[in-house]
Amino acid sequence: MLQVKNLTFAYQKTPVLQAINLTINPGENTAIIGESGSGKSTLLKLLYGKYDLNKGHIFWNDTEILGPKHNLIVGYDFMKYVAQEFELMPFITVEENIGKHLSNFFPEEKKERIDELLTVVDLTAFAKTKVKLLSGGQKQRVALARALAETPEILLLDEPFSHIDNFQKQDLRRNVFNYLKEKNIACVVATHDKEDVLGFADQIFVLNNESIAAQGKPEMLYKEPKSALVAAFFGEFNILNKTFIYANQLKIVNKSDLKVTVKKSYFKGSYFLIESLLEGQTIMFEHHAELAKNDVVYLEISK
Ligand SMILES: Nc1ncnc2c1ncn2[C@@H]1O[C@H](COP(=O)(O)OP(=O)(O)OP(=O)(O)O)[C@@H](O)[C@H]1O
Repeated sequence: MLQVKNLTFAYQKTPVLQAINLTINPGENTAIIGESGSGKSTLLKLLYGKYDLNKGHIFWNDTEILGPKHNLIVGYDFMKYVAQEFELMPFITVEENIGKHLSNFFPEEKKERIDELLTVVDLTAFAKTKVKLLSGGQKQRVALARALAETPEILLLDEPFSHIDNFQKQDLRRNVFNYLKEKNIACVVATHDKEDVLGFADQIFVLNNESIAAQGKPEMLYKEPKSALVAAFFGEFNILNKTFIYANQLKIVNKSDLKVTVKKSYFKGSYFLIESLLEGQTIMFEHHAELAKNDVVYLEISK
């Protein structure tokens, strides 16, 4: 179990995180979300022991995670960290990178392990390719596989799928997160992307103003976002009667008190996002068809 107690940290004079407390159980998938600059990457680096805390403690079971003041070499065997910049060895192949820290004592087991991980990240065809010849997304896959090679107990992932194109992202995400669950590997994922969270995270921590502004299961935060920051993470929203209402929770009816005038329709694939005005306030809602500018329609909230 990872336990963070009263963690406080500043870069020189810039405070980034104040009195953070959190607990992550073995095998649990935890998402850290928050605006750019809210300290997500910094928190992951602190969990990894990259910097010394100003105050507080971090424990993985009975081992205290300590920073460079106490450790010559950053990091612990039970924990792996995949940074935004992947720090791979460019002049050796994909399989050599993945197997870099695996023992050569049992070459067959080593090969099987590498093959298994190549399958998880769908890079089997590139096993013998030198890393310097890969695209950004392919390098990100190698970094993920390398972090999994020694089966850590906890994996720290900073925007793990940011370089992967949408075409391949869905599959890779499912493969990696299912693999982590199968092996009971806990993970902490810093992300901007709700797709990394919904359907995968067991819990979410929202960072804002140097602290944890909200925490809970994805369903709970989605259904009852207590702030615009949380609502915005999940999608387009409106504030009606001081309540956050997602664009997909408004539907057109014959008559209601919510009479809006259409301004613009945006094609979104399976629906249109409609921008409209309600007495000067912009209201966003979803509709199956395009609506014409200046159409007047009535809306109802359907949660
Ligand atoms: N090495 C550093 N030295 C000084 N300040 C830093 C350093 N790294 C980050 N910061 C500052 O700390 C704050 C938090 O940065 P951090 O990268 O942790 O945010 P983030 O939430 O991960 O952002 P993003 O989503 O854009 O990656 C920012 O104000 C940033 O400018």
